[in-house]
Amino acid sequence: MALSTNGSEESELYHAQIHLYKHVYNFVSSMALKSAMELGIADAIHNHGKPMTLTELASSLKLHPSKVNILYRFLRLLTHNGFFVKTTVKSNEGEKEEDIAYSLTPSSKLLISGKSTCLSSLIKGALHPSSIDMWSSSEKWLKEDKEQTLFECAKGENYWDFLNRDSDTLNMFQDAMAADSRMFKLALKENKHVFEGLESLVDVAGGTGGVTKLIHEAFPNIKCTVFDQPQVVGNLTGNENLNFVGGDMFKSIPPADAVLLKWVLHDWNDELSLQILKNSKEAISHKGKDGKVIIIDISIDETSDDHGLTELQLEYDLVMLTMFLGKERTKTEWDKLIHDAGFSSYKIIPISGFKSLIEVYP
Ligand SMILES: C[S@@+](CC[C@H](N)C(=O)[O-])C[C@H]1O[C@@H](n2cnc3c(N)ncnc32)[C@H](O)[C@@H]1O
Ligand SMILES: O=C1c2ccc(O)cc2O[C@@H](O)[C@@H]1c1ccc(O)cc1
Repeated sequence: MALSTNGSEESELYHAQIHLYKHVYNFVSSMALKSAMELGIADAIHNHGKPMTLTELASSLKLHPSKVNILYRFLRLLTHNGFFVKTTVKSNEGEKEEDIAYSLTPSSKLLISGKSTCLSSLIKGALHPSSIDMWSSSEKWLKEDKEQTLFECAKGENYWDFLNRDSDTLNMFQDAMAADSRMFKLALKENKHVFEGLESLVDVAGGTGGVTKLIHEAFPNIKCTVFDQPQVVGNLTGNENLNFVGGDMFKSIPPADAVLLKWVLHDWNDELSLQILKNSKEAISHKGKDGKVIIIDISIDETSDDHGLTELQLEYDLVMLTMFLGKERTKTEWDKLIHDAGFSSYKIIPISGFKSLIEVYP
């Protein structure tokens, strides 16, 4: 390579190297976050009630004294990544000496256990070895002529069967979904009009009812049904207006004024999503033009200038592809799917940063 006089070629090369290395080592940031969650760093700082020094934190976490400096190195990366902030505190009352102390940021507050906004179970499930290990089979998967997920290629069974094999794995998944659903509270407050006037609603593939419980709280008069696989809802009990029903959404869906599909259609390819939407249309058919389907999922806007947000949406797309042969859809893909299912119109309302609420009308 010729040497340039202004160094721009070298500069481009070094930038390219940094860009590439950054993507190679992104997993370290994910794993450091997982370690912070497992150690309970956010809980320790939260319970302390004020910024916490490294020594206080190490002692509260019951780390071996030889690991204090290692904790510092984790905190340094996590602080750089926006999970903690460093402040200074007086070492001793009345003395001049100062110590570094750590406090929480809005992102690490999402790791405080017991709070309705705690997302620790999502980190636990999404970064579980079962979701990560499969990636070592990606070359084999891409070169073989078999219509199966990367997960199945790596593990020999599909993800739904894997989930249903033991209750710990199923609970881990359902806990993660319920945690994500609790975050819907704010979006519900801002979009009350979507649910006003409904007499009944069925939350299809609604898991353990995370979203429905919020809707039931805000609209106690709506007759809510959480519809999911019998092994998910079989042991759950509700009340007069909150009901759990087991069944198969590919066969039929209980009738209601509105069908809710949160984080469901992205698990399935277009053919199976079309089947779910057609069954949803049938479930609201008794309401004529007054029924509706409410979809909560990602709608990718490839023209968005929010690079980080689009990156997250495209990452989710690959997770859905590799685990379920599902997909995150662009606005154009939603338009086609909704019209192919026989609906006449729809409205996309962006909610919670990276997801959208799509109101679909017959
Ligand atoms: C990604 S989770 C979404 C759960 C919930 N909607 C939420 O957002 O928290 C997908 C759900 O689909 C359910 N599911 C899968 N196949 C189903 C079927 N054939 N009929 C009904 N539910 C099904 C799973 O049990 C799981 O709870
Ligand atoms: O975040 C996860 C997710 C979200 C929505 C969905 O429909 C499926 C999902 O599966 C994974 O992509 C990921 C997850 C995997 C396992 C687990 O226990 C929790 C989350």
